[in-house]
Amino acid sequence: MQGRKIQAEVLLAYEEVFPVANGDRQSPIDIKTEETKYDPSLRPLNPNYDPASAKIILNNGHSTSVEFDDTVNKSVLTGGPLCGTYRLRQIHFHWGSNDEAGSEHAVDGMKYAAELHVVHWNAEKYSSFVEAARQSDGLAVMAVFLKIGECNPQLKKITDRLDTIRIKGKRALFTNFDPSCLLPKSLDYWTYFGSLTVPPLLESVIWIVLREPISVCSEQLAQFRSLLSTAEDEVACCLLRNYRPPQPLKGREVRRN
Ligand SMILES: NS(=O)(=O)c1ccc(S(=O)(=O)c2ccccc2)s1
Ligand SMILES: [Zn+2]
Repeated sequence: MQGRKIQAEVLLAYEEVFPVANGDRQSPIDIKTEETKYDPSLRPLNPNYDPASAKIILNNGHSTSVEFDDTVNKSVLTGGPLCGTYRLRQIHFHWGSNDEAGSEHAVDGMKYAAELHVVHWNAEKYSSFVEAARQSDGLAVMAVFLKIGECNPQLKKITDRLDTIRIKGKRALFTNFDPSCLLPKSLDYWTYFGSLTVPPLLESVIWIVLREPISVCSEQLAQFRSLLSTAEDEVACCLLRNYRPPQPLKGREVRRN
């Protein structure tokens, strides 16, 4: 019982520091497929990424991310629910301490083993990522579910490099990488208005959740969990899980193409 009490106190602290944690458009959510609404105005997604824009892979202590050059429109996402051009900023992952649950979004109460987020910002309307991150239509994050199964050869390009960035703050060169290789065959999606799932939980994200998962094997998930959430001068602590649980829908609509 003691653990639950501590967890409740941590949650309390979280919401005291970031009151938006109780906001009206928080993420992730549990997508109840029967309640989603078909919207004929939704267009096909059009990701267009230049592998040369990939720059580094890093461990920020909360996840591993691949960061892209977003100084020009080299790698962009258009179409889908978006108005205008959203520029690719970074990709990162969320996972759990076991293979059964590690995704942030859920589908009819079911969680996947992990979840990939492809983060873009509205470079047509705003002059910087930081400015866009504060706007209601500033960010567009494409979420891809990772389903436990076969080892994913494309994901291997990332998991095989994790041993070089085990410690929080470590980074390494990582280029010639097109994140489209991590997308499923079908780009059918659900979309809704939400937030960052990590502090500062800004309510500035147009979420685009792909309905088809990609595969990941247990060994690859174990490589993610071997990352450390601690820096060189700290007692080593593995990054066993980094997902936020589903948040209240508060009347929001989830549309599908
Ligand atoms: N899980 S998520 O897709 O919501 C997400 C987590 C972190 C980012 S960010 O690093 O782009 C970023 C963006 C704005 C402020 C700070 C970090 S986006
Ligand atoms: Zn994320």
